[in-house]
Amino acid sequence: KQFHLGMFEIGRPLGKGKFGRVYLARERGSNFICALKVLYKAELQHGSGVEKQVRREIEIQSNLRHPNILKLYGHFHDSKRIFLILEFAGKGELYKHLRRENRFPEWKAAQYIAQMASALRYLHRKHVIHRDIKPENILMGIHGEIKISDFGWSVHAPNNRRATLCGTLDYLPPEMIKSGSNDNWYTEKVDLWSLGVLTYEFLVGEAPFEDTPVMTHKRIARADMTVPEWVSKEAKDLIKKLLVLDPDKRLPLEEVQNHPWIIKHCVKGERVSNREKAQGK
Ligand SMILES: COc1cccc(-c2nc(Nc3cc(C)[nH]n3)cc3ccccc23)c1
Repeated sequence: KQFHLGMFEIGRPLGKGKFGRVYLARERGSNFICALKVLYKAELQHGSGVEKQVRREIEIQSNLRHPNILKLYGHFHDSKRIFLILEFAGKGELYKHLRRENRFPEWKAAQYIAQMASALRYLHRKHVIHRDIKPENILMGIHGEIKISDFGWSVHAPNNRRATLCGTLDYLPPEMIKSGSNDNWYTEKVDLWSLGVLTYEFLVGEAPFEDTPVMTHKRIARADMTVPEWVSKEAKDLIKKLLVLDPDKRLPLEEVQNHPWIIKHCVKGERVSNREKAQGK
């Protein structure tokens, strides 16, 4: 299917991402609502890693179909811009909700982590390592379902591109921040560590190793963090089983989905979560 700008009615700007702006849009023929992400070629520094990275990420994202992964329906470009036709997630950025609510109640955090584990299992089955799991890269649909929306994905083993540390260190696992590891070799298990950091941040409202960059680096390398005593012991158990230095000892995604904390709050355990919701937990 060939797409071009004239096919869309452009609505309000939704916001600005790292490399471009995002607009609400409607495809004229079908009235289909989507989000149009506009990237300026000039800003992608010709021939640098970023342009190739965008192309590769379009390639990956176009072939993914999962309810908790934001769909990329297509793309097109003109002389100055690249346009990505993306699924519209009605409730916007998850981290805005997290900051507004400070932290999520356990039933809500558990349901989000269950959805993330499902999306990551799908990605890992396709040998896609996300590498950038954090609240800023997750959007929320109108029914409260979450969608991984970032493009920074790499397939299989990572290339030697140094992880651009322009963003936060908070979510990086020990094997990615360890210097001297000559080829930066890491596996899908990096996403398990980040899932542990995400679980902690959903429940506590801040990342487990949050500190000055130097201290964060040290604390990650030693998995040096403490879970507040008011976090349930089941949740603490899951966090401790994901934030493990040895990648091979981290809890596999199948076991995350069957963890008592997840089972207790997932859809099947509707009664429990409803009761907790009622108590405003
Ligand atoms: C920096 O703030 C940004 C940046 C980009 C998008 C939003 C935003 N996005 C979406 N949905 C989206 C976005 C994409 C790519 N698909 N669905 C919804 C919103 C609702 C309220 C405010 C903001 C929103 C914010």
